[in-house]
Amino acid sequence: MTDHGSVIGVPPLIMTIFEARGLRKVYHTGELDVVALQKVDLDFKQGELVVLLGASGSGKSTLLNILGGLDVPTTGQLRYKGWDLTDGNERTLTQFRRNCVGFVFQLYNLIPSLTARENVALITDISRDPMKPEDALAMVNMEHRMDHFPSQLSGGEQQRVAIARAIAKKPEVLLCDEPTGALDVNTGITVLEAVERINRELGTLAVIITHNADMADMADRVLHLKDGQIIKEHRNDERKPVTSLKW
Ligand SMILES: Nc1ncnc2c1ncn2[C@@H]1O[C@H](COP(=O)(O)OP(=O)(O)OP(=O)(O)O)[C@@H](O)[C@H]1O
Repeated sequence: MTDHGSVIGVPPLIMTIFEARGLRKVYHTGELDVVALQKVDLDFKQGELVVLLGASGSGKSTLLNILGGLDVPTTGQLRYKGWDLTDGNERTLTQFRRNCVGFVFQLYNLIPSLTARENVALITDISRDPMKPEDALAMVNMEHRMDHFPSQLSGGEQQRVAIARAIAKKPEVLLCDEPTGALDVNTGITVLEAVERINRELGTLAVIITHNADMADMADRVLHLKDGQIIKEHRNDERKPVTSLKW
């Protein structure tokens, strides 16, 4: 046996979190049909850190929203740990969103009249088996600012509170849509370090959308999207520390 409990010679079984086959999303807007995603097949495993790259309009947010149960594909199948999220069962989708996924967006969407701790507690109060808000804030190095309001925090600090809010329910999946898009380089680094730490220490599958190709080195895997399709995928032999990324 190895330290990780696996039998020598037998690779440890890593759980598939998402399995997508033939995802296609068409938006019908008036006369025009916009094909936002097509022929998307993917498998994301437990604990992976995946970066999605692609030009504006290539379908990144559409894919992330479908993975997070905020939207459904027009056709194709998406499974989460074996559950079919595309069978039209709204209850399954609601349970999935509530218990299994944390979202981080470019804009932090904190409630201005609540402190950092209270913003996180909004989620922990309604979760099944949450972390304490204080512990979630400590994971993003914000434990010393817990009683401050959003207006007293910098953009990067607010984003770290938003990440604490997203992970406090201990989701299996953390989906980040351009989490550093509104931040300068150094502040962006502290935010990415927080995501990387959560992925590494909690084993959370993290999927990060970015326009910044330099971020690819921090990932296990990088998917390139173009015109709604995954046109290229590569796996890094090793992940580079966020602080060593060239921007
Ligand atoms: N609600 C919608 N109605 C109609 N078309 C949409 C809608 N949402 C997205 N689209 C279209 O789908 C395509 C993919 O959009 P999406 O937002 O997924 O791209 P993206 O790669 O995330 O872009 P960006 O980097 O600019 O955020 C685009 O052509 C977009 O105009």
